[in-house]
Amino acid sequence: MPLSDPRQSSAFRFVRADYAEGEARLVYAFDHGPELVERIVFPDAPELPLERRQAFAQALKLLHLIAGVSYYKAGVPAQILVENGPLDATTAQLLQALYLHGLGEFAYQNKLDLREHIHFPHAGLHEPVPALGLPARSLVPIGGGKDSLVTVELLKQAGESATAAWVGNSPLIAACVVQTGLPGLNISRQLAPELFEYNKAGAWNGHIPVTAINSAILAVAAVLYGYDSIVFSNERSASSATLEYAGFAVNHQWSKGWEFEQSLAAWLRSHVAADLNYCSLLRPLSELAVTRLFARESRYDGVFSSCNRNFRILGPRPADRWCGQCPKCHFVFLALAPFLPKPRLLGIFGRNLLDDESQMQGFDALMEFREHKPFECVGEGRESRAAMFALSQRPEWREDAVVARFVATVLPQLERAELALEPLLQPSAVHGLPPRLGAIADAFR
Ligand SMILES: CC(=O)N[C@H]1[C@@H](OP(=O)(O)OP(=O)(O)OC[C@H]2O[C@@H](n3ccc(=O)[nH]c3=O)[C@H](O)[C@@H]2O)O[C@H](CO)[C@@H](O)[C@@H]1O[C@H](C)C(=O)N[C@@H](C)C(=O)N[C@@H](CCC(=O)O)C(=O)O
Ligand SMILES: Nc1ncnc2c1ncn2[C@@H]1O[C@H](COP(=O)(O)OP(=O)(O)OP(=O)(O)O)[C@@H](O)[C@H]1O
Repeated sequence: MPLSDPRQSSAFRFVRADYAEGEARLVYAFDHGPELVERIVFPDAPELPLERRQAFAQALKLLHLIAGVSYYKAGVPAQILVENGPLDATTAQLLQALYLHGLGEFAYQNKLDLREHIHFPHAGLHEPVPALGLPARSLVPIGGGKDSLVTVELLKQAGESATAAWVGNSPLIAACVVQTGLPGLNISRQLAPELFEYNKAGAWNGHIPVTAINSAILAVAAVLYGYDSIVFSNERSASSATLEYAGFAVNHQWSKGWEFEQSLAAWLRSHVAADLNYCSLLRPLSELAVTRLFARESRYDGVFSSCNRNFRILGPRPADRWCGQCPKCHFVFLALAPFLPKPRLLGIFGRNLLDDESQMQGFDALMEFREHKPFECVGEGRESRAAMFALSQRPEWREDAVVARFVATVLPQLERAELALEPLLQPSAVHGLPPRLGAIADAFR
């Protein structure tokens, strides 16, 4: 029977979440339509110690509420029903912000005003939970790109006990994990197949805050396997909006930003375990400061990729690790170029993107020249302008087509004082790291 259009539904229902033998089942529905079941498998799951069961139930509940964003967005109905228990005010607030801002790009692209739609009902307050004595070790999420590999190397140097964790079945991420030399934890995730049927039938579709989903999956894993820290690699630049629209900041990377990190970290401490840390080791750093650190280590050159086309669940993946056409490829090439010898960079990408005239528009968008910053995980416009300016001063780069055109056309319109690399490489003091890991960030300064 064909599925009915979720855009015609009046309510989105969080039906239930259960867990048995390493598999979490997250169940949703539109009105009285079919149950949409997302499955998440935690390999070799241990028996849960009694004292962690309440914490696990809380983390699972949050995962259910956060992962619902993939399905909710297909219909955006006027009513949200949480059938497995009322939410307290703090939880509702966290979700309200996540659905509104995490779906900001989706709303902008589809010309929807979600402020009229998103309302998580709540009743009462939550009593803060105690510490659980979780083991002092870190789960490090790996995305296949440069950022998490920088984190891995910093943690290794600091002697931190760490496990490289990843969600999904990307062979590219698996290869990076092997290269880290850390123990690995691969969590599988299967979206409800009906979502793809809805998409084919023309449901609302667009970007979702996937880092929030991965974060909630890792919070469940931390309680299950026993880790006191979840250490993401979200940089300072992720908090900057992509564009402003109708008085609303639209940020493609909202759930990588500082605001979300702070609210999820506080929620986990008050609702799951007072000694569970959710943080980002690279928060004090700009994208350029991260690429400078990445350049120090060449062991990942032959395995990593930041090109998101590799990470599709459906649809074609590029034949090469770097498609060479997308904003991520453009940005990572440009941001690494000031810090890597040119032959090493060309070896990683297999080509010179800055000597290809057909790529100019892509680099213009990164520099916010006649375009807005792309909806992708790229650094701030000022970082791209500073990197391009630095290259224009170097004999090995300045003749390349995109750089030469920057000098002729873009540079005359820029304020030179704002093009220095050095100020952008300075770390900030802002981070949410626990004392054990804070020393690593202190050494950035
Ligand atoms: C890999 C990728 O970039 N995918 C985005 C793309 O989706 P596409 O249709 O090309 O391929 P699939 O990823 O296979 O998705 C198929 C459909 O499934 C939906 N979906 C997927 C995962 C999920 O968790 N929930 C879902 O609902 C998806 O919407 C497709 O309809 O375009 C989509 C529409 O704009 C994006 O939603 C896909 O983004 C993925 C969810 C994804 O993993 N993207 C990350 C690479 C990403 O964008 N990371 C951001 C972090 C943003 C944040 O705030 O967390 C970044 O690095 O900046
Ligand atoms: N499939 C995944 N499983 C677990 N964590 C992930 C996954 N994809 C991304 N992440 C994590 O989410 C955060 C944001 O991802 P992001 O793509 O910015 O990082 P990256 O892949 O390490 O680097 P790059 O910016 O070069 O792509 C990082 O901490 C990354 O490790």
